[in-house]
Amino acid sequence: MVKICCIGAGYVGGPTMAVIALKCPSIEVAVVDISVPRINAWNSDQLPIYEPGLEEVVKQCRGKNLFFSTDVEKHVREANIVFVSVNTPTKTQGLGAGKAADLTYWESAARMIADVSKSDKIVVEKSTVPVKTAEAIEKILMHNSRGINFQILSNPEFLAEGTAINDLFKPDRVLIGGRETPEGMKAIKALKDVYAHWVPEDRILCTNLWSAEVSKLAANAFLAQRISSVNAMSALCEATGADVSQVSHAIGFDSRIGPKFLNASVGFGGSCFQKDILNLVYICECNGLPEVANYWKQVIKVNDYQKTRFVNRVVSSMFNTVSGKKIAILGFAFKKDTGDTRETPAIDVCKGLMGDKARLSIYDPQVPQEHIQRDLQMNKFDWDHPIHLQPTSPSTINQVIVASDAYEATKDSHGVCILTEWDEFKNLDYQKIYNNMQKPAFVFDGRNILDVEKLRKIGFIVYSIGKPLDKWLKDMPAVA
Ligand SMILES: NC(=O)C1=CN([C@@H]2O[C@H](COP(=O)(O)OP(=O)(O)OC[C@H]3O[C@@H](n4cnc5c(N)ncnc54)[C@H](O)[C@@H]3O)[C@@H](O)[C@H]2O)C=CC1
Ligand SMILES: O=C(O)[C@H]1O[C@H](OP(=O)(O)OP(=O)(O)OC[C@H]2O[C@@H](n3ccc(=O)[nH]c3=O)[C@H](O)[C@@H]2O)[C@H](O)[C@@H](O)[C@@H]1O
Repeated sequence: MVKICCIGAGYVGGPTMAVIALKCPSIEVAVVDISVPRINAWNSDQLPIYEPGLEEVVKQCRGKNLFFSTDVEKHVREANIVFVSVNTPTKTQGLGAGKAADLTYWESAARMIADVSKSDKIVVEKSTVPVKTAEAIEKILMHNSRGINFQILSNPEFLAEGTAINDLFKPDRVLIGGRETPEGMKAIKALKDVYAHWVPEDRILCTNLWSAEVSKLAANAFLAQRISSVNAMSALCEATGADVSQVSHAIGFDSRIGPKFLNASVGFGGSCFQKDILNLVYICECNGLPEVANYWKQVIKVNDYQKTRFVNRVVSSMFNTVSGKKIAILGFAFKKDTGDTRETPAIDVCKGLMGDKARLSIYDPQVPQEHIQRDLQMNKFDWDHPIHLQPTSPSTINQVIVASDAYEATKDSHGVCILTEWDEFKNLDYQKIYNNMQKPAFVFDGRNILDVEKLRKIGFIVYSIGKPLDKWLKDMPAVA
């Protein structure tokens, strides 16, 4: 019987292994983690992450061929295939701080695998890692292997949060990179056989190790670049009277460009786009490719610009000050259908408004109060100037309250910012919201989900990203 163990029960390890267990009843899958609360949650009715469809999948196989455990060593020892899906955040200290991936967790997982293994294993890189990580991992494993044969594969994950289960059920492709040796090919085949339980063979792509590692960073860089491109266009649209949605629609009709991933927004967030591009930038710099590094760095700079531009627009529209004004923030997660707030643009927007002394009333259907408070109190790590941390003074947190619904959040407010595109925000009773707000009442739609004309008829002054400005906003000072 094939036994799989996955180290890291996070946003990737949990859903990915649950789907493997569901689709491969003959394989025993153990997901292990050093975090006791996380494993307890996986074994409870309150899963540690919110992901549509995940609960149903977990309930079908948990206790049958899917197990969550903190006994990391036992399950690693027993497995034939060990996935490593630990976090690989941006380094905040030392060499490469602010850009390079921090491989501390990966290295400790690799050392542990080497220490406890008693039989041959395939070790699969599931985490997103810098190119050539497999070589470093091989060195760690071989150094301590006591004659055990380890084959390293790169099998990066392409799921997106909020649609993870669907992405795993029907992946555009599964990518497996391995050594081009007979043993390497055998390992590739073994992993391919797992995915072949439900993924059509022509969607399982096999490459060499380095191509697989680079492809993951390249895919995220290309995706993020599309958003920065459309967001850059949104600024031009506002300046000229063009409508960015019409522009996206028009260019997306070109089959070479395609219609997906062209929604202008307050900026992209999530744990990976920024981290992976910074990682790519660092790798390019280390390989003597400053022009390539600078090209990709610009994707993040435009993203930062877009968040700043949004804050400036809010402040300048409201008579150039939000001091003491109540601003309702609808949505804090980095996108809809997830409770994840890692690198959410809402953090930067809220901190920007708090910097101008606004009072914030925040509502998100999936983000608990303590996470919002934690995120807003945390120092922001400035990737561009890694030695200068931007502290949030403890007093600023008194400017924030967390509301239990959108109506409570918006009551008596001067302005409303939509920062996450949750479906429920599309269908709120905006007349009721308007009636309960201070006047003039402003809406700043950072996700372009609202019917602007309808809101203007109610009486709101509305700003939508990349859309023609109404007269009020045109008359206000220009924003940089
Ligand atoms: N979140 C996402 O949507 C995607 C993430 N990725 C990549 O997958 C990797 C994991 O990401 P997430 O699942 O979001 O991270 P996460 O932070 O949710 O989960 C990582 C887990 O690994 C555990 N861990 C760390 N070191 C460990 C060790 N030595 N032994 C056992 N457990 C250990 C942590 O306790 C944590 O629960 C990252 O490299 C990320 O870039 C790739 C595709 C999508
Ligand atoms: O490596 C990863 O972690 C993952 O990163 C992204 O997935 P994710 O960050 O979960 O979510 P996305 O749907 O890509 O959205 C990222 C951010 O971009 C924003 N976005 C997305 C699309 C768009 O058109 N406009 C836009 O502003 C979203 O609101 C969100 O803040 C990729 O889409 C996944 O393929 C990849 O596996």
